[in-house]
Amino acid sequence: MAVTEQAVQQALQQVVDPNTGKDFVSGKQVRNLAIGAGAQGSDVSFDIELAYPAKSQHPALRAALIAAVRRVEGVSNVSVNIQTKVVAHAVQRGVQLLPGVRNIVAVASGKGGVGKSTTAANLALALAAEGARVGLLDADIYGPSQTMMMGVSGRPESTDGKTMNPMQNHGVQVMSIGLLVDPDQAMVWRGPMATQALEQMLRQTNWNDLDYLIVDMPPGTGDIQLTLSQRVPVTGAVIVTTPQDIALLDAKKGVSMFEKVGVPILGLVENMAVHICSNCGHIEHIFGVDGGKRMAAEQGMPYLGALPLSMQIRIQADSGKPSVVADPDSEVAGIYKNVARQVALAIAARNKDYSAKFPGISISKDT
Ligand SMILES: Nc1ncnc2c1ncn2[C@@H]1O[C@H](COP(=O)(O)OP(=O)(O)OP(=O)(O)O)[C@@H](O)[C@H]1O
Repeated sequence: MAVTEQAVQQALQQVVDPNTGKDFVSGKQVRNLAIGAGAQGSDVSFDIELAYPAKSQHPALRAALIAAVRRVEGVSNVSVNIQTKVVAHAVQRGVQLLPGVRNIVAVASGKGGVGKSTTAANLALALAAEGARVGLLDADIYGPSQTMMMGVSGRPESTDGKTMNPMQNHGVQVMSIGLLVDPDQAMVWRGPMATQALEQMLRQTNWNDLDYLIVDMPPGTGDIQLTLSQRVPVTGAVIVTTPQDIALLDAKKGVSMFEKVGVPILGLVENMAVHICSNCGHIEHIFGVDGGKRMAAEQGMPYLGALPLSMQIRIQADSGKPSVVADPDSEVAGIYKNVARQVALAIAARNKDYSAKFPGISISKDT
């Protein structure tokens, strides 16, 4: 009996994407389905297009898809090609996307020193490890630390005298205010000067074909942060907090700042949630219990995960190899990867950006 396309589609409909809970046929993710005569029956080949990076899940996914299609009578060989295509999603009204950047994720915190930069670096690296094209912009003028965390130094090159090429390490394109000015000089910038410098850095960097640009925002919710969240085309924001009341209060201010300018919150990361003694393994809730989880629930936003207060996280970040690259199979790296997956899925679920599809309107003066 000849194998029909319909039979294959029906078989594929039984395979549910564990990340989205939907099957690939209803999601219109099956492409280039071909059925040909093989040596012992029909050979089937097709592509699956994911909207988020998931390299580590490809083997299990491929096995499930092949097993499902093999159950169709008459099928012999099955070959599957899994690809990811991240598209641009909608940003604030009236703000234009950046060339070479499909989605910008702002990583923000109300309070300083809560681990925003460490989270931003590990998030960028986790997305890159899953196969995405990723950039990291260090916009933290008060304490640019991405040069150290990502292990980059020197001056960015410019071939045309107008734009700069980002640095690259661990597979991520990096630009930091720390590469351009003496950090002590940046600290004293007043509002308008700081926002101008940050916007220039964002727009004059030759970002090369990025699925995601992670922006490590300056801590706080003042004028600089507000202006940036209005002008930078942001797909969504990730809020980092520690569980103590004061940090949570500031994190709430961060949430309302983004909501005010129409940037969706992708979720909350709770950092330094518990301390695990490196000698005896005793667990202590130094900054309180479940503060972040409660806040996420109260504000109706996703809780992306909790990182422990861990000496390894600090040592690895400070040595230019954040946990996701220093120890990719560790529990901590697993938590960061899980955060990254949820961020990518939340972005994939958002409305696409169609602005590029509309023709430009030009108004000419009739003489
Ligand atoms: N979970 C953690 N466990 C232990 N140390 C951590 C953890 N997260 C961050 N750190 C350390 O805490 C310090 C501050 O972290 P980080 O620079 O990421 O914070 P930040 O919120 O970006 O600060 P800033 O307000 O200066 O931008 C760093 O030395 C970092 O290595």
